Amino acid sequence: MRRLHARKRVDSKPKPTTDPPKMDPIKFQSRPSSRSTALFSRNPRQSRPTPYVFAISIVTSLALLGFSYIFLFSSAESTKFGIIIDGGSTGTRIHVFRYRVDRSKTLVFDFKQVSDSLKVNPGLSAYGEQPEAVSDSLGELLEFGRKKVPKEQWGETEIRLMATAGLRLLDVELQDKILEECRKVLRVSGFKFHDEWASVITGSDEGVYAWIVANYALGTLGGNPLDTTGIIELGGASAQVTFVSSEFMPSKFSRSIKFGNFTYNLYSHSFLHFGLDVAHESLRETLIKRDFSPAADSLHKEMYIDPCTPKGYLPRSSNLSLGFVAEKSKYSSELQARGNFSECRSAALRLLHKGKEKCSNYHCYLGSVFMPKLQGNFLATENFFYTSKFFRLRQRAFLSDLMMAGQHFCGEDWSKLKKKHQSLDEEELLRYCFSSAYIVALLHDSLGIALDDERISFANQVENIPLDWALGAFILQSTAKLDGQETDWITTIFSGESPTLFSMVAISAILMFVAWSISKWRKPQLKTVYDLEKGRYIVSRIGRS
Ligand SMILES: Nc1ncnc2c1ncn2[C@@H]1O[C@H](COP(=O)(O)OP(=O)(O)OP(=O)(O)O)[C@@H](O)[C@H]1O
Repeated sequence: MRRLHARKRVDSKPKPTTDPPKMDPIKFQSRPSSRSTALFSRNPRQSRPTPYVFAISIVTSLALLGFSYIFLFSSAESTKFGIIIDGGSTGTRIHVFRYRVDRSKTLVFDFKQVSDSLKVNPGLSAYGEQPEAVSDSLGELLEFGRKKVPKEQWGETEIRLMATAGLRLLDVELQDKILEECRKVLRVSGFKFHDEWASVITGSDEGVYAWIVANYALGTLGGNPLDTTGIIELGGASAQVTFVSSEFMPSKFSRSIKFGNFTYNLYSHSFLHFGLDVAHESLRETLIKRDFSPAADSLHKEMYIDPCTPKGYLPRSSNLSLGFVAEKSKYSSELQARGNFSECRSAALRLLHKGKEKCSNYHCYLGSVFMPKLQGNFLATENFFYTSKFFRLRQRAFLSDLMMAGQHFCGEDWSKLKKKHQSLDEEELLRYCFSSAYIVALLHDSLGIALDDERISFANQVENIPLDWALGAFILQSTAKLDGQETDWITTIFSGESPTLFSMVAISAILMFVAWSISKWRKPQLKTVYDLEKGRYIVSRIGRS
């Protein structure tokens, strides 16, 4: 187009007549040419380099575009890291997640590195009297994290600390003191951290995160809510129940989560004090207080029968690893171990139903807390899983299998059990009579799951994905961040995390402009004169001044 137009301009110059005007032959009419295009047709030899330069510029631009495209996409798919520190009741655990975001904006995790988590004991709640000492335990975890993440990625790797039941049990002032000490350490960790990223999360959040990771692992997240699987976690200090329910729920128990095209209406509640370790400790305390000692008919009036500890166990002062239990365990000489599964189950049931009389307006399965009827399949994790593993049960074992195994264990002599399970430490072995009875009391006697029901699976991972709420929290945060980027195109372009068509076009335009400027700069400055003697135009190069 431009060339045609240009030619027209040149051609429109006054044509020399056959009788040139009588003029001094050495006087030229000079016309500096700023429109180089006008000269291409006049002097092909001089005009040739410019199209070459232009072509080379385009090819170079395209090559650069290609390289930047590959670079941006490869950086988007390169391995990234995220860190969550789980401040649990029994200990503090760091999780280093390695992942990449694929082109469809899906998080793809790499779980081959099983050593990407580390736990230190005791839990944060143990530092109530000396909050500054928290830095030692966090320091060890951070050292681990720094080894797992390449140094050049520390600054972009987000680190969050989420504390659970252990800290929830402390008063708010003490929680704040401990959290502030944690923040001091995290601020100088080298990782990306904001103060609000260290917090005590609610039990309901914990349950929702666990539900997310379970359904992510099962491939049901983003699908029909009715196909999702509920989750029941039995932690050390609390137990969480989370599942999709179509029943009406008071807002306090109802959570709504959106993934893909679906919104999931979840019931989620954390039953504080119902975790295995705290429940076990409460049981011992209650036995001593004679709240419901099955030894009422005991001949030893000064002794209290403990039906949840196998006979032959010698009572001694033991120090549980739970941080919030400051004093020594109440397992004292006042208790007499006399393992009996049925009695232990009854004692556990009384704990689980404590306060049930306050539950008037709705149905309560556990304590005095509302819960809709269980719906769908469930994964039972943490202590449910560890107990089933200890008794070598199948993943889809019936509760009746656990009942039989528990009856046998509780009734066994302690010395025989110790001999059989030499690799376990005594404190751990001691919990399995109680845990088997507590689980049957919780799932069957309280939640109404039949002894031969197949809806429950005991698990702590699905395929190679650990069912850890911390991973669920990470998935939720990362997904929300990715969704945010979809609308925030400025962030998208400059973060390089998600190259879009727009960023490609923008880069392309910049490269083309640079190429065009270079070609223009290199273009010769020409002048055209009319040679009166020769009777034609002559084009010649003039130097840059
Ligand atoms: N390998 C294991 N074998 C047996 N029990 C275990 C094992 N690992 C953890 N547990 C028990 O599972 C429970 C939950 O463990 P986890 O490490 O998640 O505790 P936590 O996060 O401190 O507890 P909470 O969720 O109540 O704060 C605890 O009671 C702990 O003793």
